[in-house]
Amino acid sequence: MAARRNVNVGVLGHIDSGKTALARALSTTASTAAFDRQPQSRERGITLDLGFSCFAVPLPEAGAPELQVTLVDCPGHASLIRTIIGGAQIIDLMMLVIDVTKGMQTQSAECLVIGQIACEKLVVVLNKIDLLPEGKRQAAIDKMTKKMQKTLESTKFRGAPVIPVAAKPGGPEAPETEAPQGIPELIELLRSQISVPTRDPSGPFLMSVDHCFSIKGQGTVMTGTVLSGSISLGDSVEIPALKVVKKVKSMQMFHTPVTSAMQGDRLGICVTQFDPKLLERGLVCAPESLPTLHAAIISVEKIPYFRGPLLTKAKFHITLGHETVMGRLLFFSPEPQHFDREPQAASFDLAQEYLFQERYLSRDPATEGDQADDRAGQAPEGRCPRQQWALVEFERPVTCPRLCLVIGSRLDADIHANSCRLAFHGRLLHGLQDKGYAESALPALRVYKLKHKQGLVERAMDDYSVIGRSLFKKETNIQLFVGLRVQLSTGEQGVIDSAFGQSGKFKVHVPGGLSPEAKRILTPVPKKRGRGGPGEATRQEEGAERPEPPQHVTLSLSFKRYVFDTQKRMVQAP
Ligand SMILES: Nc1nc2c(ncn2[C@@H]2O[C@H](COP(=O)(O)OP(=O)(O)OP(=O)(O)O)[C@@H](O)[C@H]2O)c(=O)[nH]1
Ligand SMILES: [Mg+2]
Repeated sequence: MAARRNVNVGVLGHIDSGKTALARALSTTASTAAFDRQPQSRERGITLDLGFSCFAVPLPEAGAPELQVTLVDCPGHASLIRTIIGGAQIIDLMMLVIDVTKGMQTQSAECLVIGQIACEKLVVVLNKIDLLPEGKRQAAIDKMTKKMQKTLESTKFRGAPVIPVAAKPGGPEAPETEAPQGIPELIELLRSQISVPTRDPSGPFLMSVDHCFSIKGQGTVMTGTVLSGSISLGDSVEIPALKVVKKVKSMQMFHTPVTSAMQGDRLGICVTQFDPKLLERGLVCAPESLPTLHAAIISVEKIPYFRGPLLTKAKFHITLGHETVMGRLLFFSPEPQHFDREPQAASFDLAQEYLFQERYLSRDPATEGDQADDRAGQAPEGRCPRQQWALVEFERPVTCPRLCLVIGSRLDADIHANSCRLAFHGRLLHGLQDKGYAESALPALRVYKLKHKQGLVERAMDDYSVIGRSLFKKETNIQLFVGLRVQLSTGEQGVIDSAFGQSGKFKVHVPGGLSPEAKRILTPVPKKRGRGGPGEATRQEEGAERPEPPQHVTLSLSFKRYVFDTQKRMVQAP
């Protein structure tokens, strides 16, 4: 096996903060200066693709294998989100590059959000310190360091190190001989912060490919990072996006031929008779291990910095694995009695019933501006469930691993507007592979809307039945409601028995019989207009003192309607 272990360090930050300059400075410094102990392992950072470069450092422990650090230099603009989520599972540490003269900017905040979702460790790099006036440099660095520490306070990276550098002092015009500042210190810091995560060779092979090219006389090489499982020479791999299966002819790690590789390794796989132009980025996997989905059930957690609500029927950019597609959402929550139930991170229970939501229920409605008031009436007063989900329907089918990270965003939002484009994150819990999922699979998803209807009792037919009205529209098929319970305002329970006439009226059977109170209200009293002397008038005034008896008996009906029920049945609510 290779004598090196690989870790991936994401280089993220706002546009122009100096990410690429930093990646370059790190690779060069590491391969020429302090750690230049094994000449054969000192190749300059092999640039695998625009955003990938790497360098090797010895691990602190004596006799340990060398550590290969692969820098994933992310673009600062919209496509950042796709790139970084693609590599999210393999980024072991994130470097957040901040232009020290500017501080936190819109995309620095977005990067911080992605970092919290996708990785465990963070180092904040304050770049361009050469731009600070010399006399005030240290004071300005200290001030910005404090500011950054304060920003991190409310994140999972609380207490993460902040380090000042100048990746390219003097900027683009400066001569190449101008040495970067603070880079050896940064390498030392990275070395102390990086711990090689335990890698697991089990499970189906999955690799994220970031580069694909042909080598004359050899075949087509796909380079990338192994996300899960392991692979050996001669194994078959599938390129699911193209539905192509190929045999692995040869493999290389760090320019050295290998016969096997596993999770976390950076790897080049050579196959034959495959046009490299067909694949730029994407996934390669064990044959038939990745499903292609038309829709999915995902867990949802709103990103607090996202302004505005998450509404059912809204469309978002959905990034899963390596793909970004448009998806339409439908939110749902547990039933109100289960709002406090322990969240399930890695499974979805189709046996449960769920409550439809017009919008994701936010803990902090303040972030939703004016629209906070018209919250869907489905949540019990002010309570928020501990977990929520969404059904996502994709505009085109996507291929992605089970349980993969899902990020919802508004990538078309103005990048220059000072707002976070990332809206929510979650995990893919249940994929729907059938194109006809609306008929085949969705009816099994029991998401319901709770409906309440109010009507009136028009009159009593006898002691055990009444005629109701104003509950249904004239054109409603009352047959669908037959058998549902209604509650009378006088306390009795009734059951809808049949339609009555053509005008939306209906007959209700009251099994326990009408109460005397109901009978009194429903029995028509012949109206007697005051026709007399002063004595009569006095009695009427006395009557006015007594509380008015209710004039109506109302009827209320509560039922569930399952959103995905093709027959639109109504089911009694408890
Ligand atoms: N003065 C000074 N300029 C720097 C430093 N680092 C980078 N720059 C300049 O800042 C500009 C942006 O640097 P890049 O490395 O391309 O920035 P980036 O973050 O990769 O930019 P995007 O990939 O477009 O988001 C370039 O003109 C660099 O020369 C620095 O330490 N000091
Ligand atoms: Mg760049």
